[in-house]
Amino acid sequence: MGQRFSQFKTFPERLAHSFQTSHSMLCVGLDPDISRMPTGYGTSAADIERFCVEIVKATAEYACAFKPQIAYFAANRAEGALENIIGRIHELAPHATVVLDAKRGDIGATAKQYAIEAFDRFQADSVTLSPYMGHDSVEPYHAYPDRGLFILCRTSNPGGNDLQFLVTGREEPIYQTVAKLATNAWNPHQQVGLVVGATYPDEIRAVRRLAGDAPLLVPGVGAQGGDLLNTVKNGLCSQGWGLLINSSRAILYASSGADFAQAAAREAESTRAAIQTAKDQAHSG
Ligand SMILES: O=C(O)c1cc(=O)[nH]c(=O)n1[C@@H]1O[C@H](COP(=O)(O)O)[C@@H](O)[C@H]1O
Repeated sequence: MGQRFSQFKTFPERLAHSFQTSHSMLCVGLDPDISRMPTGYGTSAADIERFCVEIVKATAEYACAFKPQIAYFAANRAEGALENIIGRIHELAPHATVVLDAKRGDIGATAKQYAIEAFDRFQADSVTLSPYMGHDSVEPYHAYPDRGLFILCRTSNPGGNDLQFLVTGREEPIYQTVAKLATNAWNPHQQVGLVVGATYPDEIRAVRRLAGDAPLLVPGVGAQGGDLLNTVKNGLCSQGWGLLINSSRAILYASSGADFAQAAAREAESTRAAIQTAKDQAHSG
């Protein structure tokens, strides 16, 4: 981010710029799986970088955000490629918010290092975090008040039920306690958003009620079969935005042939259009 968004002092301002410039709530996920590289690409860090940059070029005009998932890079000794890719996103899609999907969470001293990793090393605009270790595991990120923190709340996977639905002493499921704590007590700079899966649109409604206009990162459309229409209906903020709707595999692997970038562009364009249609329906109904 650095110079790039220096006119914006807060994360909500930066995100509003991404939404308004792109006219999109689509977040393109960068999850480069080396077993699914397209024709003409090997599995080296250089190949991963080249593949992701082609996807960024092809989809930039349809996306408000890009979300690289760090495990796909670290597993293949490609963190350097990830740094380069984020640098290229800043050049090729200067409007786009970069979400580093790292799902970090640790004691304060270690969290401080994770914050340096996300924001100084990788120059991400925002990062995903686990709430499990509580307020002091989030505090070190407040040293970067203009960056976003997306805290796992109601995740898209079936196992999310194991813990997130347990009823707390406040007589509500844990995910609702997370939504309240994260967007209030853990949020002195209004930089906190929540992760809520498109596979659970009823919970998106509940979270939106509890979280005011906080941005929601919503994975689970596309490959996980989430419900786009109800996600949008239930999740829009009072400004009519507020959702980063992520799709990774459905876009990245729309084709495994030499036309993968064109196929990715078509998939991104149609996902953005489907989001817009859902938004229009939400406003009319
Ligand atoms: O934090 C996330 O991004 C995340 C949270 C969640 O609840 N579910 C979820 O799928 N994700 C991530 O979102 C992406 C979903 O990828 P696709 O299912 O291929 O669109 C992956 O990078 C997941 O790690």
